[in-house]
Amino acid sequence: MVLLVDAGNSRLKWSELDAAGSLSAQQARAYGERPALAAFIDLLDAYPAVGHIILVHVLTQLFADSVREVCALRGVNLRMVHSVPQAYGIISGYQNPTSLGADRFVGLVAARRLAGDQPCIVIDCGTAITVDAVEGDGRHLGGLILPGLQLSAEALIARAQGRLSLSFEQPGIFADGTARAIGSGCLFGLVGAIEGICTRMQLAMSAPPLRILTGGDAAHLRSWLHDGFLVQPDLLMHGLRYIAEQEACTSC
Ligand SMILES: Nc1ncnc2c1ncn2[C@@H]1O[C@H](COP(=O)(O)OP(=O)(O)OP(=O)(O)O)[C@@H](O)[C@H]1O
Ligand SMILES: CC(C)(CO)[C@@H](O)C(=O)NCCC(=O)O
Ligand SMILES: [K+]
Repeated sequence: MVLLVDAGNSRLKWSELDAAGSLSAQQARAYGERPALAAFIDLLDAYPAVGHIILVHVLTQLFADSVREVCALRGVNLRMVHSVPQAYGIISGYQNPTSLGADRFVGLVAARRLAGDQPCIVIDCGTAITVDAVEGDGRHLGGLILPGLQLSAEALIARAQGRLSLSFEQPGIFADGTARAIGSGCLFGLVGAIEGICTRMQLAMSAPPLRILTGGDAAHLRSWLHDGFLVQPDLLMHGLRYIAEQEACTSC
């Protein structure tokens, strides 16, 4: 069995890929106060029979080195996915392609598979929100990075030295208290930002793009966005599956 794993800044996500190429439902675990490596080791403990792991991460070199070490000790074959100038149908739009987040690269790979020849905008609503445009021929035009929903609100509260509070309950444009004013302000701010960025990107694209939302806050943000956004919570798992298939390791 192959495990597909995405280690972000806040959460570990994973799916099982069986020999027939089917994906199990994506699961997620927040790191909380623990290091990301502890969550990864818990995952290995939960799947003692796993032979192969395809991993995309946005964490440190130390995390990557430690993951390599634990996988080697347990006899798990590890494939770490990196951003490259061109692969799996994507041509990076970055001047320095290896500096593009590997999660963004995998999201673009998956979006290309989903959209056929249609251009796409991938909006990954995680700790950060990333918005990336890709043409139907696989040319990544580039993209933007914003602080995510939770992080924007937490950063404000932290800077206010604990005087402020936060609530995402019952968002409203005329909030009647501090906690809802901050939660709703960050929410509607990001909804407007996503719509505005997409509108600007679309003007510079060859055809109307498929707009795909993913990440931990995708469903929440979708409920306030205009129509025309497709939520695909496990988009990266589909990208990792395609990469696994291309490297023919589903049966190993
Ligand atoms: N149960 C949960 N625990 C923690 N965060 C959650 C949960 N459910 C939704 N979220 C939201 O999901 C966000 C994290 O999403 P996601 O897992 O996609 O990010 P990530 O991959 O860790 O981050 P990034 O890719 O930006 O490094 C959090 O900021 C939070 O707002
Ligand atoms: C922006 C994040 C944190 C989103 O997960 C990640 O893709 C990352 O660390 N990227 C590296 C910087 C870049 O993509 O330009
Ligand atoms: K992510």
